[in-house]
Amino acid sequence: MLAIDMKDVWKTYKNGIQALKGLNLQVESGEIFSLLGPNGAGKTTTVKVMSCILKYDRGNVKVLGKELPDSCGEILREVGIMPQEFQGFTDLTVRENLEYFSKLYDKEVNIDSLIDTFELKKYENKKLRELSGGYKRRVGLASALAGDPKILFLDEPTVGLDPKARRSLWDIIKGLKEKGITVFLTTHYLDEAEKLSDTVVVIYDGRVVRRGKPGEIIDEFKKENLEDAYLELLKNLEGENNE
Ligand SMILES: Nc1ncnc2c1ncn2[C@@H]1O[C@H](COP(=O)(O)OP(=O)(O)OP(=O)(O)O)[C@@H](O)[C@H]1O
Repeated sequence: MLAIDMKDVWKTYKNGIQALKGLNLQVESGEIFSLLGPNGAGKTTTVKVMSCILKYDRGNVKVLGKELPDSCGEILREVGIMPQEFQGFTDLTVRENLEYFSKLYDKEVNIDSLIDTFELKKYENKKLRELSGGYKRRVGLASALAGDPKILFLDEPTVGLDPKARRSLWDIIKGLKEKGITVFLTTHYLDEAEKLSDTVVVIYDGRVVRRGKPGEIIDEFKKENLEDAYLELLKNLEGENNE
């Protein structure tokens, strides 16, 4: 079953910039999916459209089988979003933040189990502003899960984390997949996309230019890793654009 199905989606901002130009994108339920592309390719716009934050002009978007924007009310209860700059409520404790987010969704979520999963026990009564960046990220991810979502959107989840914190967040993300949650990542870290993703899509100038398993894209460009394959793909596209 498809968790997300976008067909021929177009979006032009008020300033005239065409951010999406007939985007087609399918995400299978229960997979870890990474959306890649250079700055300005349209990744954030895509995520905003599929998470009901932004209206699109043309095309068709279905999330969990329901058409947007008509089903946005319903869909918003089924998705969790961790924005790049998660702040939370800095004067509330970790536990209070999680309680607040779970109440927002009006779902019965076991806060203790979230605190355990994210190894936050030591910090549960500390105010968010007292935490390091890495632990704030953990709270961000835990907050996005406080509504027991079927789909989780993670925008650059590991920016600024030390290598150990990154790895531990990767393990948490893999654990979410095992629980059946569809994880949609945007990242500029190609090693992260390579290690975590079942499917990778590259967008460029508002359109999908590659889709596949990380290994398939690496093989296509006869490279050792996804980053080298991705850079080769971009080089080819930039060459085509300059012709
Ligand atoms: N609110 C906005 N108003 C006008 N133009 C916008 C707006 N948001 C994005 N754009 C433009 O739309 C295009 C796509 O932007 P978007 O933020 O979706 O790209 P991105 O792939 O997420 O980039 P990055 O990797 O830098 O975050 C860019 O040309 C950007 O300047």
